[in-house]
Amino acid sequence: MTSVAYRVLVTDKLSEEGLALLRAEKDVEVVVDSKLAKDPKALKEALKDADGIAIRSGTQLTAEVLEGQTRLKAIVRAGVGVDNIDVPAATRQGIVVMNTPGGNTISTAEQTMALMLALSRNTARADASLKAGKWDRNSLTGVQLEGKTLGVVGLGRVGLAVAQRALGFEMKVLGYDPLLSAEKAQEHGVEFVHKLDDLWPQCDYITLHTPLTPETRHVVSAAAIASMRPTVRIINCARGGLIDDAALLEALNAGKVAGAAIDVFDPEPPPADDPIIAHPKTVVTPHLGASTEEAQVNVAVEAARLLCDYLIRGQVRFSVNTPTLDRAEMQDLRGHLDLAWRLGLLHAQMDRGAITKAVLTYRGDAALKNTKLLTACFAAGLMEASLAQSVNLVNALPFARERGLIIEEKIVDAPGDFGTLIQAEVTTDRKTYVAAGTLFGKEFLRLVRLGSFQLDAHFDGPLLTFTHNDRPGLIGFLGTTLGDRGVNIAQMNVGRERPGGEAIGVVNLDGIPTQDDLDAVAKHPDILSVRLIKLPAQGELPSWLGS
Ligand SMILES: NC(=O)C1=CN([C@@H]2O[C@H](COP(=O)(O)OP(=O)(O)OC[C@H]3O[C@@H](n4cnc5c(N)ncnc54)[C@H](O)[C@@H]3O)[C@@H](O)[C@H]2O)C=CC1
Ligand SMILES: O=C(O)CCC(=O)C(=O)O
Repeated sequence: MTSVAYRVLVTDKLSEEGLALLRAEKDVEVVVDSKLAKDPKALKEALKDADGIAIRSGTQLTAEVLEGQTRLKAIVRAGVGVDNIDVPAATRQGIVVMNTPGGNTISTAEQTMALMLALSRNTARADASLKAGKWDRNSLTGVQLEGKTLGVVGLGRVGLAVAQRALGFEMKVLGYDPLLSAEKAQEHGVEFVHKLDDLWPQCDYITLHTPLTPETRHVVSAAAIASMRPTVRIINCARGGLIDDAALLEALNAGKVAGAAIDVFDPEPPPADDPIIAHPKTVVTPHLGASTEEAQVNVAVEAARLLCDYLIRGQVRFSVNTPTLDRAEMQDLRGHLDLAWRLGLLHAQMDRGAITKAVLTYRGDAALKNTKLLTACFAAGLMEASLAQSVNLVNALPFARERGLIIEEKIVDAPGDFGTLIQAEVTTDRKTYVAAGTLFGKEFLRLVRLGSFQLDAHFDGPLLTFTHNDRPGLIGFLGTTLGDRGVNIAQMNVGRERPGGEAIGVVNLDGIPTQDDLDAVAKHPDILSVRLIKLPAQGELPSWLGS
């Protein structure tokens, strides 16, 4: 049986083009099982053997399902909304959550326009009436869009695409979004309204395009509806939960809202006897905003690329819980990420108490990089041996914060003695210790400072560090002692404050010495302390940074 490196689960309907991309990766095994979307227990079990999962809105990745998933590395949502994923729970587990914004924007905007027109021209009722054998033209008279005012709540991708189309219908478009300036809105032909309370009374149509958040839940409330025109028509192609359904129902019955077109429900699927669905003044569709051939190919292809890029190459794009790390940036940052991670690994192995604070100073070229990513790498290295679960770029900084570990960054633009330098000063309840490293070329790492000593030591493999009094013959003793015990020295570097004073030696070894070997070295009266620091071989990065 052949074994593949990564197993990817697909539990919602994904277009063949996306599946084909996944299957084309020789290191990826694809398991398509839509039954899992309906069975949280089986889903949890299946995820234990999965490295990634691709979903749409049908699969609920709750905290319970995600708990204890040590193999799972990436979740990709083929679509925009991630409200079916417990993102904080994924973050705690170090799982990258990505989505595919943009791929279904136009389809959703077109569905919004289709529903707006269907509401205005009684299309669904007319269709049902004619199919029922009636020729009823009088009771199905509609209204025009031209000249009417549309209020767009949420001027993101879909909201602005709807605004653009509504302008094409010669509507007046008002809009509100806390993250858009009035000037920007104006550039899109949208008259910006500074608060929603001012938007409601002015509109003939209101369309919702925000995510569902604690703030936006029931944004269309009983009070909001009370301030709207009784002729208002409301369209929701964003998320069920944005409208207070009970208030909407009451207003539809009381003639205080002329109609509503609803594509999204809370929960989904909604109960069969949902009165909003049955209501004669509503037009409803089963979450079809993104259901076009074009959108589904777009989001599935993008989802497949995102998953493979992360699992195989360590590149992060469109993540909702970790910074972007694209191919070019990854290549550019690789050496610095490696350096930061190793400084973390080194500090974790120093003789220390409980860590309370770390200050990372980035100087020269390092100061120009994405230092947040470098700091996250350092934190992952610092904590990875102590935590029961894996730490990576996603969860390292949240974990550090959770544990009260303060991590600060200092950016020093002025170049020092090195073209690039990362210095990590770690404070524990016992002492503060400094280590610093640099890069020669793109990948050759050097440890250039340990404590108060300047060095030029290779920063890979097993390192034996020993503080000592700078006396003649000591290096010879070390070489002979280790040599007699079959431990080969690859490189050796000594840093000292002054001749004859206290010094530090860093020895790169080809193999890992035993405790007996270390004890034999420590016997020399001028050797003050001996420590073994285990670092990965040169160029060996953690799996979460890709191969
Ligand atoms: N029916 C369907 O099949 C689809 C539904 N959607 C949903 O549509 C929504 C919008 O999607 P995109 O435009 O791609 O997202 P987006 O992220 O580009 O835009 C969302 C906008 O909502 C704004 N917003 C957040 N809180 C707000 C508030 N309290 N009031 C007003 N605006 C607020 C944000 O600032 C942002 O500009 C999402 O919920 C998404 O899940 C998206 C695609 C398909
Ligand atoms: O996957 C789908 O069809 C739903 C799309 C959606 O709601 C979204 O992208 O937020």
